[in-house]
Amino acid sequence: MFTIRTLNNIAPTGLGKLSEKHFHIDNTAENPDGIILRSFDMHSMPLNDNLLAVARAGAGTNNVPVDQCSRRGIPVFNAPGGNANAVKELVLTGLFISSRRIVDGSAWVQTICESDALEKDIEAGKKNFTGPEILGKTLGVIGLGAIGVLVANAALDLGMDVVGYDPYLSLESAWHLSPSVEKADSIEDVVAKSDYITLHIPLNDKTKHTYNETLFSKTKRGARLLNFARGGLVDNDALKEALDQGIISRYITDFPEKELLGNENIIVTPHLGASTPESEENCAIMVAEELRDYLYYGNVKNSVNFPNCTVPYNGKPRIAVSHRNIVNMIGQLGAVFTKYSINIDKLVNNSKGELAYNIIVCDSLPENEDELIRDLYAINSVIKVRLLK
Ligand SMILES: NC(=O)c1ccc[n+]([C@@H]2O[C@H](COP(=O)([O-])OP(=O)(O)OC[C@H]3O[C@@H](n4cnc5c(N)ncnc54)[C@H](O)[C@@H]3O)[C@@H](O)[C@H]2O)c1
Ligand SMILES: O=C(O)[C@H](O)COP(=O)(O)O
Repeated sequence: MFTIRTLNNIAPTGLGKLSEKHFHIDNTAENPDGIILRSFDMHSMPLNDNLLAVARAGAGTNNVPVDQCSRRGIPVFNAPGGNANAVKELVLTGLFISSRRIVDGSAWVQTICESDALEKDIEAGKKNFTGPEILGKTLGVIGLGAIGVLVANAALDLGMDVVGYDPYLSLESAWHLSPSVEKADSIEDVVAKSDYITLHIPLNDKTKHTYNETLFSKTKRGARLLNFARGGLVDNDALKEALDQGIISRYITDFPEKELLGNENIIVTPHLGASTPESEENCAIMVAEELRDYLYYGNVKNSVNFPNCTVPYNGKPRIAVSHRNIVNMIGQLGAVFTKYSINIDKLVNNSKGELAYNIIVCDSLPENEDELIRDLYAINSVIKVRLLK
């Protein structure tokens, strides 16, 4: 029986993938084997010693202490693409409300609704809410992953020119991206030619304040900036200066911060990107299945810190070992299996960055299993060993 702690509301269809026979779901468990969360900030929370895995029912994992998890041999799973359509639809909404003054206009109508001359007042006042069409304008897309690709392709369908930038473009994205998207060589190139700019990159140490004073100084005058990725990607002081100078005409963000409120050229939504029943279910189902497959079989799919590694279950016991990605680890692991006369049925070893992960399927196990596990742990650079039978 595995105990799973939930740190946010997780769609019941997802949790339903974790059968009651094998999983106990508890939102107060002190020593869970697995954690499922959405945006809960885990950074200030201690990780219990027996924790095996963390599953983020969404895309961004900046709320999870991923480095600490890696050091402890804990995979962090997420749901790549699970909420991408929901975000794309909100970004398109953002594109329109950044252009046409729909939000201010409808708020104004409410203020004059008691007027006796409503129709006359509306016709006189509507000139204050004019805004340009997006047809034929240029959209710059920074980050062409699951969301960026959908946004770029949809904007082409709406008659925009699209220029994209992603120095780490994946094969998957390249397959789906329309060839009509112009590929920029630099972020500066994108912001210099775009009337609308949308951010779709993760927040991490390298991307914090990507949009800073220097980048604003290179931005096309009057551009509209959309941020449905993370607040920390934009330096708010530099943004406010850019708004004052007219470099940015409107900023639309899904990440409310006090200093952004009360400015008529900033529209803030309450982190609604993934808040659709469809994406909440998609993400919950994806991560529940990933977690289940890891806890049962050691298989890894869609982890941000562990390599993909899947060996179909064939009824034989298996040992999962994570270790630092350095030379001669397979040799040392093999020597331990030889010592216990274990015939290896299958061994898969994959690596990601500084971490490597193995699933070793065994024909049989020795009687002194605990000693075998101790010997595996005794190999320098081994991080975690799990016996699954
Ligand atoms: N508003 C919301 O509710 C909401 C919902 C989902 C995701 N998000 C945010 O959007 C981000 C992107 O989501 P996704 O599903 O597209 O993720 P993704 O991993 O599929 O795509 C991210 C892309 O950014 C690229 N990238 C990384 N660093 C870059 C840089 N410096 N310059 C240009 N490109 C860079 C990567 O190569 C990748 O292609 C998430 O990390 C998350 O923070 C927000
Ligand atoms: O990174 C994500 O997936 C989004 O920011 C969605 O966050 P949420 O699951 O808390 O809505």
